Amino acid sequence: MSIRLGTRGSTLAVRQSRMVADALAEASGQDVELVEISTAGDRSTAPVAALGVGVFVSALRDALAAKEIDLAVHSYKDLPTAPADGLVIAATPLREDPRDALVARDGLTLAEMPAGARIGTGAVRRIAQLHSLGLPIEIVPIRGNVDTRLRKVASGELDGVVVARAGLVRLGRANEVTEILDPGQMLPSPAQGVLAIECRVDDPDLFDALRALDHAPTRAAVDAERALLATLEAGCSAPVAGLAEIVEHGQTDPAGEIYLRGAVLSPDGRVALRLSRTGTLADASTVGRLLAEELLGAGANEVLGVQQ
Ligand SMILES: NCc1[nH]cc(CCC(=O)O)c1CC(=O)O
Repeated sequence: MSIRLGTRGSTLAVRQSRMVADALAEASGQDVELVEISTAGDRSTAPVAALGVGVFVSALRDALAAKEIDLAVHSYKDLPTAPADGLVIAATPLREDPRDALVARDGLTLAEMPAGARIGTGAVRRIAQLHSLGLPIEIVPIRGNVDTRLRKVASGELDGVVVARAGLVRLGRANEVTEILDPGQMLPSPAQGVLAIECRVDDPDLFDALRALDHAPTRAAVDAERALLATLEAGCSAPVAGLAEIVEHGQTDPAGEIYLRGAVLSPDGRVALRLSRTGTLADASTVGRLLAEELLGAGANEVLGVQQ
């Protein structure tokens, strides 16, 4: 019997899932079939902030718990910080480029945008950071699959869109990027560019097979970024950003260094707290928690507008 891999139906999700399916078939010697699961996030056209964290995820997790599928592939940044009962992230493969990118008409960069240029993005984190750059642009809230967003530039409805570069790379469309945004200006979402491969805790054979797809430095980076997010008690719908970079590591070097940057912004981008911290790879989640505590000490809750 073949292994059933659950995926969302978007072009990007199917592309990512097929990559994992091929790698798993290679590692396990078994057949792997894709099973498309439609999620509430795919069916709705409401802003993601209104739908809540995890809308893209719960249908896949329900199917996994019900044993309709054996594993699910998620974009890690779309996962809520709370772990799911009976499920485990068995592997985080090598991270794709974590940075955000601009896809604009006529090869333009953000700095070259004329006054009144319309830049589309859906994430509150990107909206806040775009505002904080103080450019004379109009920020247009959009949503939809990556293909849908890019079409708004091609059609002339927008002058540009800001999206994750990782998605474009996986879709084979990285050549459409007109500017890779520097993390010093546009810090990405925690876990951006990372895939989470999830299976049931009661499926140890599959878990063991999936471990072969895990990339330890990627997992350490995610642990740091997600600990930052969890300690701030912020979901993917808050203007919180985090990026961990691994400095001089070997595949299994526990002495590697981790450099974590974090940012917390007011939704209008007028206030931005940016701090960083280094630590050892083995203490990745501690680095994330400590950076979050520093941000909280500097007033993160007030900046986010959290009620005291
Ligand atoms: N929230 C949507 C989402 N979730 C994952 C990706 C692709 C990049 C990734 O794997 O992190 C995207 C699109 C985007 O942010 O542009």
